[in-house]
Amino acid sequence: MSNATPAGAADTQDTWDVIVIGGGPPGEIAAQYAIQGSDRTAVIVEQELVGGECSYWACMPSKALLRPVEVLATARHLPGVQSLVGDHSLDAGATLARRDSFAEHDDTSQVKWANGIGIDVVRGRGRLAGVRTVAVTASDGSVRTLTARLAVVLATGTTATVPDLPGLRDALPWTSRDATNVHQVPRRMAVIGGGVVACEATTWLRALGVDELTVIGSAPTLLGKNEPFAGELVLEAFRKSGVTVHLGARVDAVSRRDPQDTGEGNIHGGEIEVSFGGRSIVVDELLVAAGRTPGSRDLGLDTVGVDTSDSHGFVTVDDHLSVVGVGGDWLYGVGDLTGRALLTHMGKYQARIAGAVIAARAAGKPVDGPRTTDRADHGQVPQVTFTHPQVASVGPTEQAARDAGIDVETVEYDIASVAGAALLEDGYTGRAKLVIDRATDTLVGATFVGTDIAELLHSATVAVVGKVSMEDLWHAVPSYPTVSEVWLRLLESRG
Ligand SMILES: Cc1cc2nc3c(=O)[nH]c(=O)nc-3n(C[C@H](O)[C@H](O)[C@H](O)COP(=O)(O)OP(=O)(O)OC[C@H]3O[C@@H](n4cnc5c(N)ncnc54)[C@H](O)[C@@H]3O)c2cc1C
Ligand SMILES: NC(=O)c1ccc[n+]([C@@H]2O[C@H](COP(=O)([O-])OP(=O)(O)OC[C@H]3O[C@@H](n4cnc5c(N)ncnc54)[C@H](O)[C@@H]3O)[C@@H](O)[C@H]2O)c1
Repeated sequence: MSNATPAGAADTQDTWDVIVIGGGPPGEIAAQYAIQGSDRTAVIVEQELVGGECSYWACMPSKALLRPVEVLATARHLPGVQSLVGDHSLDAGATLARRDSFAEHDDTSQVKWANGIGIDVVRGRGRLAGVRTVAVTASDGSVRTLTARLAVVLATGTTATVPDLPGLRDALPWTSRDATNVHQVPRRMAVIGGGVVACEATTWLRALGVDELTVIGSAPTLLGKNEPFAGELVLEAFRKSGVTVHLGARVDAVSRRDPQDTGEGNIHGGEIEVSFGGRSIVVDELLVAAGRTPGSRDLGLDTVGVDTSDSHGFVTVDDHLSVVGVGGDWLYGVGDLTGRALLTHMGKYQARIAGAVIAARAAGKPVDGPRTTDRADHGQVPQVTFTHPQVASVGPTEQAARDAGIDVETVEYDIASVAGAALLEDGYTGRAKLVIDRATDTLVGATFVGTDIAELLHSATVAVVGKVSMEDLWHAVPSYPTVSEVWLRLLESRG
């Protein structure tokens, strides 16, 4: 940690224009956009590390772990390289070392960045204590009261949910923090969940050498928020790699011999028995990847009349990122805490808008312009799941579009038939799907599944956000021989 202003220091200021509680990427960006190009002041209140979950325990370490998995899998299917790789598995030591280099638990550079653009940092746990007022409890227990002249931004994110199942919490299971910061690779593991965290973690844990790996998901498919074929292709890949998957399964009970808090990423004690659907398995570690709990508890929301009981603890905001139900335009929410889209890039997008709204309101300007109104959270959210194959999507699935009352037409194509994909690796497996609004003849959703398709997604995002007509897409000529030629094949299949 750097020498940011310690909460409780008597000689520090207590009033800023903008106070942000939570220093993840959305909190940082909200502060930046609220003050840039002005003499306004801002402070970030952070209880742990500036940079948040994404930098140290989520996006960065997980993607650093997954990149070697992707490269090795491709090399195994690429004559000329295949023989060099042979049967070798991942070099776990080097992979973990590279992961560490991306997610060192030190926020010196982040604090330096903040201070460099005029943002102060106060260490401690922030809590609303009335209108424009934040009480900060430092690690020594001292409490300091800060006042905001203009705005308070709530950016406290989420933490891993550990369901209240018999024996589960007592077993001290791994959460995503342990999985991304894995130090000891267990021989036998079970993963509870079938969403993005479960699927990505299964991918790297298996590659790092977990010998017996069992996924237990309560939903009927993996990656249930995506098109069904995405979960099916990932399931097929898991099974091929020796992972056992049980879907539509509910864990009944967990019991662990000698649970011990041995620290993040280490095995937390003795063997664990996991009982589900009338059977039981014994593993050395258990990862819980069953969703996220918003950081709204004990945030003092009651002191300003905000009740989150109807929104599962998420803080509801409007399209200017103002907290709904709070008068005076002073309280904002960004990032995971809002429940809009639990993704770093979407949190940062919201933060750019919130910051711009705060700046506009401070200058007495209107806030109904394009940079001060959130559009993308309404059906234009892009996401890449870095499994092997990768799953990339933007906009609603066919089913979600139908549920929203859109008269949709769909078109699908086997990406393996595209020359650019066949050149990437032998035996390429992949699929693409477009969801088209018949009424406007524009693209509303797209999904690509396959090796190395992450970078393809932005083309679809631009088309969806720009409401590009399907006819105009005929004139967006993809280069030969790239995977992007799937766009042409999709258009041709549609006729
Ligand atoms: C394993 C994993 C992998 C992921 N990978 C990706 C990915 O590849 N791409 C992607 O887009 N998203 C990914 N996500 C999601 C992404 O991590 C979140 O969307 C993002 O971190 C949200 O940012 P946030 O600032 O809203 O919340 P957080 O990152 O949770 O940050 C909140 C911050 O607020 C602080 N805080 C909380 N309460 C208080 C308080 N009372 N006072 C002071 N400080 C407080 C916390 O210490 C924390 O620093 C992943 C998530 C997980 C779990
Ligand atoms: N690459 C990325 O963009 C990325 C990576 C990781 C996480 N994230 C984000 O983080 C958020 C959290 O991810 P997540 O996977 O924890 O949540 P999720 O909501 O995506 O998935 C949770 C899964 O757990 C299952 N589940 C819940 N309770 C269960 C139980 N008791 N037993 C068995 N299964 C159970 C659900 O059916 C679901 O499949 C997501 O919104 C995701 O977008 C993004």
